[in-house]
Amino acid sequence: MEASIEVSGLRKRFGRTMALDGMSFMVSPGQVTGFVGPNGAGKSTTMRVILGLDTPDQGSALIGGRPYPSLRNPLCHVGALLDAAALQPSRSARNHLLWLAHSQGLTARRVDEVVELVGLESVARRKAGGYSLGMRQRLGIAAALLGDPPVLMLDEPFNGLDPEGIVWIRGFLRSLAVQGRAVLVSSHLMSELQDTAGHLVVVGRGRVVADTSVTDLIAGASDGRVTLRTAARSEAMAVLAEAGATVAATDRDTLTVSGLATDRIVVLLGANAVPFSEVMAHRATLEEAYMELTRDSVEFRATGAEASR
Ligand SMILES: Nc1ncnc2c1ncn2[C@@H]1O[C@H](COP(=O)(O)OP(=O)(O)OP(=O)(O)O)[C@@H](O)[C@H]1O
Repeated sequence: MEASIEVSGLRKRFGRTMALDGMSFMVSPGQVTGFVGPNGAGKSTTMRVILGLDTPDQGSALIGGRPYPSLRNPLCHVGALLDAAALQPSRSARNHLLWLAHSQGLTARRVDEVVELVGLESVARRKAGGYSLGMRQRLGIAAALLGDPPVLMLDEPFNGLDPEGIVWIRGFLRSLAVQGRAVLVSSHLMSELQDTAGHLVVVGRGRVVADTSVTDLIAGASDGRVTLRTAARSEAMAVLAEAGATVAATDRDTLTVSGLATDRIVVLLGANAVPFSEVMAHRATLEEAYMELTRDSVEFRATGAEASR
């Protein structure tokens, strides 16, 4: 089966709230796709529609080219973690997984495999009600992996995790994608997806604001700015401005330079005997790139409102 999710023109209204307003995107295999947007942007509703838990007013959602309700043994096509708290507290992790596995014709051996994959061996026979949030997230991921599905979908898997848990999930998600799966991960914090997502679908108000590779997004936001550390701030400013750069002082010994490449800056400072300790091309963080994106969409909305008056 093809490892993909295809969402086309989803619309969904809850009373007066337009939760989805033309949501469309593709999730491809071999990378983690981050599904990012502020609270209420429509991420969970989209995931629920993909899994057949909500019916859209319009549009379609396909897993490997087929709608969820038409899948036989769905756990073998798509694994999902929607709510890590949704488990029977009196049941052990192993029993919870055995019950799920039996419902889909999967073996107890597979249960032990996924327990090991997520690192829950030592607590698998303890009641899940006593699990920490991190252990519940691991159990939810184990359940999602039971059928060894080509498509995975996780709603806010970083929520409430400690730094160690976040690092673990990041690495684990990357390894699942490298195996050729399509992995969709929602988050409302861009920083959580740093070093994990290769592609991003950014949403706001029920529709897609940006659909881009992380590399392109960061390159676009990095803007060719260079950070220069020097004890001779005024001399450096004079030399670089003379060469056509725009220079701003950001700290007592730090300048931000635009309009000149790093190697050119090094040559100019050397030729004019201006001492410096560091020259570094600025690489925007995912968070900065996201802020840049959001700012653009806010400006766009403001212009639209003006224009419609
Ligand atoms: N069952 C429901 N009944 C009424 N309104 C709903 C329902 N489900 C979602 N909504 C509304 O639809 C909008 C989208 O919600 P959704 O949970 O999909 O957003 P989200 O991007 O997942 O947000 P968050 O980051 O907070 O989880 C919100 O305004 C929400 O209040």
